[in-house]
Amino acid sequence: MTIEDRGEAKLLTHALARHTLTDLRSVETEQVAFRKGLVKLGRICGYEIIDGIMETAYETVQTPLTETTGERVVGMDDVVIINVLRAATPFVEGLLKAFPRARQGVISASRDEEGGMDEEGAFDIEVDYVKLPEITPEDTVIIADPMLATGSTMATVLEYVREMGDPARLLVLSAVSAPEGIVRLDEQFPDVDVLTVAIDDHLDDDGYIVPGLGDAGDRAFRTT
Ligand SMILES: O=P(O)(O)OC[C@H]1O[C@H](OP(=O)(O)OP(=O)(O)O)[C@H](O)[C@@H]1O
Ligand SMILES: O=c1cc[nH]c(=O)[nH]1
Ligand SMILES: [Mg+2]
Repeated sequence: MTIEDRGEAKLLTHALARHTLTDLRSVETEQVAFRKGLVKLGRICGYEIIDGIMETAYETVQTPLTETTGERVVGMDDVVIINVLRAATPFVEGLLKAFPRARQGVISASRDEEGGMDEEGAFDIEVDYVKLPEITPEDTVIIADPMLATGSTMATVLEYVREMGDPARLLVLSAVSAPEGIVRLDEQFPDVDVLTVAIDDHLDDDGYIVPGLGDAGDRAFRTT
């Protein structure tokens, strides 16, 4: 298993995840490679969640030659993936390769960057569109967003997701997290598991993660 417990967050430490994140961090990585990198990272993270978080059960299987014992992942049909528009879109595309039958939710939530951070280090969050499935007690819910910076976006998204039901597991999945965002979620949602490939150093005065990878949405969608 390549998930390491870091207290308020769990690190996905697969070597290929770290390798792919390094490509994403590089300023040399242009739009297409950046988008493909997010898809690849989503797929690796999905496999890591299956390997490190989900359970398996033995079952009897008949091969062409004989009966033997096989093993299956439990709960693959009870997975909900939530796409936080817009930067999560390629990340979710990768996750869906690991969870092809996931039910999906979409929420458009973005930071009011012109307003800046308040004295508590939070942004106002604009929510424009919400379409979330009902959540059942069997579900594993994965809220995907490549960046967890101040945690303002994810805290807002979690309020909406909570209204849809109480799942077996509620996971926040990011590629890069800042300590500030991890602490905010731990204080407000102590029962939520934060999974991330990297915990970076700090936020700059504009709320960007340092060293980070820049603005994930802008790099994936070629906007400024
Ligand atoms: O933890 P926070 O401080 O809230 O920052 C993280 C959010 O910022 C980015 O989205 P952004 O608001 O830039 O929207 P975009 O995906 O449309 O670019 C990112 O994808 C997160 O949703
Ligand atoms: O560093 C950051 C912070 C928020 N959103 C991003 O895309 N990057
Ligand atoms: Mg953005």
